[in-house]
Amino acid sequence: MGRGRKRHFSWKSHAEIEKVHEKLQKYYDNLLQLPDEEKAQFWDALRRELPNSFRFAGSKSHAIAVRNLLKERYMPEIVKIEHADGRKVEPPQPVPWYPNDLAWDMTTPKNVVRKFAPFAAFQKFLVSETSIGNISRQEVVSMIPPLVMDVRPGMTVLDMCASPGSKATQLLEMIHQGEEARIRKFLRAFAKEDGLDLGVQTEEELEIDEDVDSADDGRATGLLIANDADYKRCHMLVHQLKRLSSPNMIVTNHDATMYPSIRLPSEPGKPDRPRYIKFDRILADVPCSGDGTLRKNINLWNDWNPNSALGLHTTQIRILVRALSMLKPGGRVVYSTCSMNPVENEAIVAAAIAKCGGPEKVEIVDCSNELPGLKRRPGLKSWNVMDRSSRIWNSMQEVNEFLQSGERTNMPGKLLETMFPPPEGSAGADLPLERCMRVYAHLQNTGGFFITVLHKKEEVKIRPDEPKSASTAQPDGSRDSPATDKPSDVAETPDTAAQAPAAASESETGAGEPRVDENGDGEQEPTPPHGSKRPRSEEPAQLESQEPKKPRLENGSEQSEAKPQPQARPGRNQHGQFEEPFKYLSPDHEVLQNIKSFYSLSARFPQDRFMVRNAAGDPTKAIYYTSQLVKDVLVENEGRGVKVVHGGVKMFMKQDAPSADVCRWRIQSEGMPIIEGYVGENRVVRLRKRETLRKLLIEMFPKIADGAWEQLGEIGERVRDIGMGCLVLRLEPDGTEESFMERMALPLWKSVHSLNLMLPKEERAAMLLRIFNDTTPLINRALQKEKQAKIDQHEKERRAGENGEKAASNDAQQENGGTTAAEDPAMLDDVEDAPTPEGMVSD
Ligand SMILES: C[S@@+](CC[C@H](N)C(=O)[O-])C[C@H]1O[C@@H](n2cnc3c(N)ncnc32)[C@H](O)[C@@H]1O
Repeated sequence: MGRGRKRHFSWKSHAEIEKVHEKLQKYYDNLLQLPDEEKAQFWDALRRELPNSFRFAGSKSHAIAVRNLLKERYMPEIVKIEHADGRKVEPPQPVPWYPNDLAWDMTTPKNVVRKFAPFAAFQKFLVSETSIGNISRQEVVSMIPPLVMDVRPGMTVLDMCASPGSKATQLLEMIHQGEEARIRKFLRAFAKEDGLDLGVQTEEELEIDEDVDSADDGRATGLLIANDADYKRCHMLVHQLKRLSSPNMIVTNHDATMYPSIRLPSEPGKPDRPRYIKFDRILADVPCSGDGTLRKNINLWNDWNPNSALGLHTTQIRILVRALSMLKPGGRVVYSTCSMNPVENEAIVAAAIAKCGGPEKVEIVDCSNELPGLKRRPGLKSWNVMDRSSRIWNSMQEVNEFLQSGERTNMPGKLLETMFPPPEGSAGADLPLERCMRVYAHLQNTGGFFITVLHKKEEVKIRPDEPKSASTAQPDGSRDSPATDKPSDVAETPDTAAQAPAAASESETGAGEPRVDENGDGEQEPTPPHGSKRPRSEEPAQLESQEPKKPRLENGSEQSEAKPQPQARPGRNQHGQFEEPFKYLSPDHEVLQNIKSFYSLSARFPQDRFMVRNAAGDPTKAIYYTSQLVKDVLVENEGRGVKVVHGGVKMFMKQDAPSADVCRWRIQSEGMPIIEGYVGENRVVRLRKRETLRKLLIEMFPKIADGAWEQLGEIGERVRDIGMGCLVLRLEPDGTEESFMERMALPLWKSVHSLNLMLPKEERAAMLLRIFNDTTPLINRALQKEKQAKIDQHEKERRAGENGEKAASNDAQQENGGTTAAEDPAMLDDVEDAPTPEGMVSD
């Protein structure tokens, strides 16, 4: 932040929109049972703009390092900034209930931070770290569900409605918690034998709990399946999750109401008994009407109507029931929405528990001791339902009496018994719905959210759906049906989903546009006015029609193991997209053997988890790596209709090499953290002081030939002597330089004449800013040379024209020695995927 800049400002209030909605206010004033003095605070908060919030993402130690920058470099400047009237601006604050101060919010609006000069440095930091995934711009309330899931390393986790992926990112971080230290501890035991130098023990290594996820020599064994019904949104999800470079994650594209059972390999000697995954934890962050997001999606003040909630009710029940059926006994499902409407919240919880056999099978977990500091309100035990014409109904019985009265004006539309509180005397009447958590905008200046944690006590039987709409319901309003079905869920049979015809699907009610989050901060966008174009999210009803009809089982529910799907065009999925298959390479494959010997790769790194994405199973361009469990899932479910959109971390990329004895497979930066600890010392360069790193970051191709290596400080001699090709650059700070404390490994390519740190441009720029507080533009000398050559050529032609001479057309090209960096757009836009200039001219 430059000195002498203006540090005070004024800004305009939130967009001018009348934040009044009579029916909305009437409904919630009556329903939420807030004390009178709080009602005003509640509505005032909903009318105010939402604070800016963000979370430091990635591994804990890395996230803490980036967080410290905020605290130590940017906060001292931010606290000096003043409003025009001399008041200090409110600086960002850590969210009190989020562990390790890793989540923050600030009341200064985004556009002010973006535009007002005193925030410029902070804004640059936010943008830079967000672009590489170290900061996740996420609504504070959206961070709650993963925190109450109690995910631990080694667990299998499903996020059923995951896009754009902010919660899935949190879940994935949890699966990998402590992994780096565990691997180092494991490798340290063999360091001497393997000729590895692991340096001093880190604090994290000393804190390791031996019992946690140590089965795979310290590598994480857990699994996250992130799913979304919308194909395009699946790709947003992939983009978000890829930043964590996890080999333990796959992304699938299914309607969560009938999520397929995921097969596992049979036990040895029992090939005829297939096994299916039962998850330890499931997140059902379902599509909802989204009225908890009124502060962000201000159009909802115009568009809100009770139909959205009514229309999504059945889908929400089916998603939650499906979640409970795929859960291990003893496991947890977290159900959440950003709606305040009990029809989408407590009603769903009650209906799903009833459908799974009641509170003996599934209980609501009391979370009052979790997340101390989070202000919340208990779930509702009684509520009423607003129908499509905004009429309020207290019970299904009341609806039925109205229908039986013969009155034909002001019909309520399709209301369902499950939308109302469980009637007195029914099994669900005593459910401790107060254990559900409601977060309102005024409690701690956030959006609104609903969260419930469910614990599956024992295996459940799914009751078949009873299509009881207003027109078919029993006059007595009874909700319980005879339990005619037989046990549906054991791990050796596919899970069954509640697939009986939905009592009121979206298409029937004509309501219930699911909200979607287009802007990627984990929350949802406003619903378009009824009857307007659908949001990009697919409507579940539509999805169902795209799926082949599932065979109906005796018990009334349907088998949901996915079957091979008819495809629109050969080799393409139903969206016309080409999904390449996942083919694992044999450890004996010559390419792997070559890689192994070139990098002196330790035999302690698994050799049988490398995979390619083409039907022939040939390593042509990229080689990916996955965990064992991801491999099992991909292999076992191939051709079974499980639509996997993404899986595996890109580990090796093929590129031209400067000589025949150089391995043509370089380590890709995203695979580097996974494999670096196993690479032999012959391919390692160590760097302890930060100065040389600055040169490597700013200059794309620093020279090493003709004695230029001397400019490379402490690594100069090593890079002069080491063989060409891909190297592991180990940053091992000696602890003497502030802001250079974090261990890291980066891919470095050595060519005949130069080096190249194989990192994407954003990553380089972010490291420069983080470590050196430097915003120097990156220098690509090859590109500069090329540009200069073009200018010279142009000048020559101009002069030749002036002199009436013919210009020599290829001069500039020849001067440059053939193909140059500037000819390859990939090289300019994405350094990571680009070979070095020498690599390209195959010398
Ligand atoms: C509330 S958003 C999820 C937000 C996400 N959990 C996050 O934290 O970033 C709901 C998502 O559900 C998806 N969706 C809607 N209907 C679905 C269905 N039947 N099955 C699976 N996903 C569905 C939408 O595409 C949308 O991405």
